[in-house]
Amino acid sequence: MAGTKRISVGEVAQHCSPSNCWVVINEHVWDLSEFAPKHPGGCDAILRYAGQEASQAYNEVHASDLISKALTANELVAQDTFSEKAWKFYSSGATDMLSVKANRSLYDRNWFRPRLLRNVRDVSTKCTVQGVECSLPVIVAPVALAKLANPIGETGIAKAAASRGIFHCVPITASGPGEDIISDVPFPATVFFFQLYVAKNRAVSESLLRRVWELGIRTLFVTIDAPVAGKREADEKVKAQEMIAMPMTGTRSREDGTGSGLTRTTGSFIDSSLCWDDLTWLKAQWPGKLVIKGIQSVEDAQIAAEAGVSGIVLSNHGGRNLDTSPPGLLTLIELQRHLPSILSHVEVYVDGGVRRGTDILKALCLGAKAVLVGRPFLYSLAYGENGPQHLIDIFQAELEAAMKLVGITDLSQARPAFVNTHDLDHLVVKDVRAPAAHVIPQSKI
Ligand code: HEM
Ligand SMILES: Cc1cc2nc3c(=O)[nH]c(=O)nc-3n(C[C@H](O)[C@H](O)[C@H](O)COP(=O)(O)O)c2cc1C
Repeated sequence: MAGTKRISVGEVAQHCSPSNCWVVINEHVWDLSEFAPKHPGGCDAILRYAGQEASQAYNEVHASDLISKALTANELVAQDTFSEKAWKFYSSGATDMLSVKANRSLYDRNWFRPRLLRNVRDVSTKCTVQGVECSLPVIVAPVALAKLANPIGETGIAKAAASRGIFHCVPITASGPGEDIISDVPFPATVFFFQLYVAKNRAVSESLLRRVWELGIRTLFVTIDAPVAGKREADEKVKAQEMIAMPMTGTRSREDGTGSGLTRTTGSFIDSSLCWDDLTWLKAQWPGKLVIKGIQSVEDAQIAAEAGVSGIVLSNHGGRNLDTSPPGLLTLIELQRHLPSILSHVEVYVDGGVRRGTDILKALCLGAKAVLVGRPFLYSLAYGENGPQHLIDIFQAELEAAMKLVGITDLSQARPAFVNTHDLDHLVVKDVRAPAAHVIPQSKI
């Protein structure tokens, strides 16, 4: 555990409503606001203890470790172990958090259409991402400053991902230099991707890309959905106890008159003038594979595909930038409706709110090649070195079970016909301006 923070009874008592529901179970504080409506034993069984001690009610019907097993990393044990600043930085989203909530809830509105009696005794979750085999279609999303959760930070996640055979996308915003993160990991650098924000000073980005290439990393994710940092109120309101640095961006946190938002104060290096024309420059700097992260419309997906990128990530940045920007899942359904052919031309990944094996399977059935998972990996660090591994194991077990229950034994069998998206179909735009057929646009869209 990354140190335990003590929370007073009085503080717990203030979180006593359905939307803000903390309970104490066996001496740990849990924020069950999101879980209560999904509780198999009914929402009321939990809400009646909101803001209170609930150990007796819980222990009478549940094994003591059920809650940590069921909510490990998917939920909030992190909250009583992380510093308040870390917690607010990780969990916050833009303004009213509507995109954060929608990222989760849209998965819950798709229903499977299982096909049965299909001999599902042996199942494989293996697949390829950018031509390299992995054990699970889950990529660790680039998430900043993992050392705020635990001193093992990004290295802890990297080791777990590599040992379990999944990819880790190391962010430019990591708490240590890329060299430190991957040098301790006894696996080839090809299991890593690197995520770049293009800097105002292009020479700085060029030199960083050379370093990344020398490390042996061959796939670059360029994030395009953050020309400016989102307004994350929870993060802004909490002062950092100490100065926080990002070695690869060269920026540091600071208190200013507006608040102490970590992304805002450390993100000042990002070039907000970046545009599609700059892909030519980017490709000249990076001889490897290029993936664009942050696509939110079929039009931009097509522009990226025509520009010859190797992959796109449908993402609203975990709901952290533009509130009411579309969940990646909705953009995926938009692609299915308006440009399904793109799914066989570039690898399409999806992120935002993926928390269960069933979520992964739904995304794959709808055409995604893999999903990215962000916050759960940060939260899993509350359990130390074993946390990220355990999280991957849970995803593995849940995906295998979901595949068997839906009636497939290999991910290549995942098809749209296994998912009923009817409840979301009306949310997809009806008409899109037909993107140019073959031309790479030369101007900003
Ligand atoms: C505040 C107290 C409680 C907490 C925190 C809690 C938490 C949980 C958790 C974490 C799960 C597992 C969910 C999963 O696997 O996804 C669960 C399942 C369940 N809970 Fe509760 N629970 C509480 C009280 C109760 C009470 C009082 C009842 C019944 C009177 C109840 C009935 C059930 C049932 C039937 C299930 C599904 C079967 C099972 O896994 O045992 N729970 N609960
Ligand atoms: C604390 C935090 C920091 C993040 N930092 C970055 C980053 O530096 N670069 C980036 O491209 N995305 C960043 N993201 C977005 C993630 O890559 C990913 O899109 C998002 O977390 C997926 O949603 P999820 O957290 O619901 O899984 C960050 C997300 C979080 C939660």
